[in-house]
Amino acid sequence: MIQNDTIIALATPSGIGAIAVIRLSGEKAIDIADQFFTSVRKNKSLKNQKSHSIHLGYITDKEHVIDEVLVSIFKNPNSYTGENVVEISCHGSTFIQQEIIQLFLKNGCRLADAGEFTLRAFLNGKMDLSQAEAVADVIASNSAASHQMAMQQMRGGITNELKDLRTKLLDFAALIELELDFSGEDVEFADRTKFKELVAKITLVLKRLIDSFSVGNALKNGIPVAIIGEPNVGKSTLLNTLLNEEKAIVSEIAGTTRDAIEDEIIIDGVAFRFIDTAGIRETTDFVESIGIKKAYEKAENAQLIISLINSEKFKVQDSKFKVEIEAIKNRFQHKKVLFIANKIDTLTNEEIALLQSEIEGVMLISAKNNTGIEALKKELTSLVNLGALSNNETIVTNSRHFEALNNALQAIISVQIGIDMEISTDLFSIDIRECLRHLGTITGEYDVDKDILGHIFSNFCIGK
Ligand SMILES: Nc1nc2c(c(=O)[nH]1)N(C=O)[C@@H](CNc1ccc(C(=O)N[C@@H](CCC(=O)O)C(=O)O)cc1)CN2
Ligand SMILES: Nc1nc2c(ncn2[C@@H]2O[C@H](COP(=O)(O)OP(=O)(O)OP(=O)(O)O)[C@@H](O)[C@H]2O)c(=O)[nH]1
Ligand SMILES: [Mg+2]
Repeated sequence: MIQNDTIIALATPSGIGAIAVIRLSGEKAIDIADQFFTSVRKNKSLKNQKSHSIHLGYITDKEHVIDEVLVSIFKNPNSYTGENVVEISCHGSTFIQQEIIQLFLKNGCRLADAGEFTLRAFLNGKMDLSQAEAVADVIASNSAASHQMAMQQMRGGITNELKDLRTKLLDFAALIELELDFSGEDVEFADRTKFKELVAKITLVLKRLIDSFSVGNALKNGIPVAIIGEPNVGKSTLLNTLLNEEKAIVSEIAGTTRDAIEDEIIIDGVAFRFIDTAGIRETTDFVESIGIKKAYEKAENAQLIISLINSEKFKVQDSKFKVEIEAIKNRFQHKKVLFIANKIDTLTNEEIALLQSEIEGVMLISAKNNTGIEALKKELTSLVNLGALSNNETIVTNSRHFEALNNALQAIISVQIGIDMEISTDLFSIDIRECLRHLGTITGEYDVDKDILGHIFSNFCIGK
């Protein structure tokens, strides 16, 4: 499926660099490049060079030398896109980059769309759709965790996981459909016991992959951690200390933070997104009350909650604290809530001991003095379930894959029900086909209409 137009784009970031790489792909890529390339070796043309070879020379436009460059040649089908590919490494001046690109645009190339090189790699069978999608994730990865998951997927993660099971299911589908041709003769080509085993195995694998999505999605986008508490407990101070940046306004005035403020940091290879919220209290201020409502929403949507307690106000006799802690526990029953006492620098050792005995498992920090912050970070990473990650299991991070897996699971469950109820074969053979079709959408073997492809690749950067 070689496209006949030749596309060009800058592969390196736009701007000045030591070297910039301009990439061409298409049937005529080598021919076009050759017209404007003069080798340092006499009479050397790019056309009859070996694939994966590099050549030093000049890019010239009618006697005018634009730059001294290195040109790499990749020959169809042995290239990233599977087409003829030329990479020009020029000096990284934006002027030179533009001159070279313009020269080729005037001479038979067209500017590549976002993701078009990778789209071509997919269309030419160099990778399946889920691997092509992972290329964008690899480029976007900003933590060890998101990088590991993206690399896993780019190297065929889900596809490999399901390949064997899909082939077996396909074999059964064929046998079962063959039985339909002999209906009335009561033959069974497909061994029912083995078939049941396969269906159970597929169900298990699909469930595991589906379950991995909540972790995968959080690790990819940063695990949301909401910081909540009454006004003035030091929520914004804690955010700033964690980020190591004066991101949020801090003041001794209660009710300083109105809108939620968030940013991401990487702790131990995992991205966490901390969300500072408005202090929670009874208020008649309209804007503040909106902020408080938002604080609850943020906590509701977060994966972890840091509930800050003001040590300054702590009086052991005061049962208010315990009531508040119970209220928060009740409100967020299904969330992991960390109760953390801030401003411990204002307490005596005796008061600290009392605080610890009164509030079970409380962590102690001073956001202002950076005390207890390392322990807090450790606690946060320990709360994230990294089991799948450390076992190098496939983790689903892409919502399109997640949806396809869910659909496949529904179909295989129907197959299971069909077998158990001994319904007629023709009915569950439809469900088998459904399951195969949904799995096929992940790799792009089925249902890859232009709209879906356009949507997927438009999220890429130009030049990829
Ligand atoms: N300069 C450069 N660096 C790059 C890329 C690129 O396209 N150009 N890549 C782009 O993302 C990544 C590397 N991926 C690549 C994958 C396949 C082939 C390739 O030429 N494949 C051939 C030949 C393999 C072989 O040597 O046998 C093939 O698959 O047939 C090149 C790059 C990252 N670094
Ligand atoms: N002594 C002490 N003071 C602190 C500590 N952390 C914060 N503060 C002070 O407490 C006051 C309130 O801090 P903020 O971070 O603005 O509190 P907040 O929870 O964001 O308050 P609102 O935005 O109003 O809800 C400021 O004067 C901070 O300097 C701490 O660990 N020790
Ligand atoms: Mg604040």
